[in-house]
Amino acid sequence: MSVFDRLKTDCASEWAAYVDHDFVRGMADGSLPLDAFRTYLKQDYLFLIHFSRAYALAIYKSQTLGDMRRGMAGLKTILEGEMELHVELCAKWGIARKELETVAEESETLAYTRFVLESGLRGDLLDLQVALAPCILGYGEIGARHRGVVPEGTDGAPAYARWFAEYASDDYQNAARDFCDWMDQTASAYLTEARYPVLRRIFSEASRLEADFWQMGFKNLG
Ligand SMILES: Cc1ncc(C[n+]2csc(CCO)c2C)c(N)n1
Repeated sequence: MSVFDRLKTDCASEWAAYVDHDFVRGMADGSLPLDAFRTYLKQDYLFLIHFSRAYALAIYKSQTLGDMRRGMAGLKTILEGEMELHVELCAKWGIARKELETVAEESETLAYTRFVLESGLRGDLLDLQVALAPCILGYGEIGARHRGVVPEGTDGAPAYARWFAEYASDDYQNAARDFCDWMDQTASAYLTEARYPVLRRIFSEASRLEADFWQMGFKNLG
């Protein structure tokens, strides 16, 4: 069993609240108000900036050159790939890159990103990977589950379909699998039963903060 499967099984309710959140269901059936998605996407741009810092921290926390290279590849994927999806979708609604970078940070964004960074600063590479796992592997599950199912006809449907397609893509699914293998490899070097409860706590908190991040999208809806 992978470390991810074990953590997911032990945090089943937090995991379900995250991956089956109303926000995700709303994207899947097209009923999510577009303003909720815009709020999410703008905050997610800030999230990705801090997530890049977390990957940079993974390089710093690496004990091997192989780990450093994997960290660098993850950092490159975010800075050069995923952030461009946001810029592309936001450009369609007249939100410029500069505006994305100057958006005021919501407390949910602040809480989640700084929690991930703190988990890595306090701990080792495994703690950091476990804090990153709900993000990377949760979006992989969501993408795979809702591949090509958004019905047409609502304002947000094209953006939601594009969003799911990104995370359902072979590239993304392979990257998620690689991350899972990387975490298993680190666990085989560093995981002991004595430290497992701490890792479970990190995974559980990060999953809860992911659900809060979806919920944030519903704030300030008119
Ligand atoms: C709140 C939130 N959680 C997860 C992701 C997904 N994500 C962020 S970085 C990364 C790995 C490199 O692509 C992935 C998949 C997101 N965008 N926003």
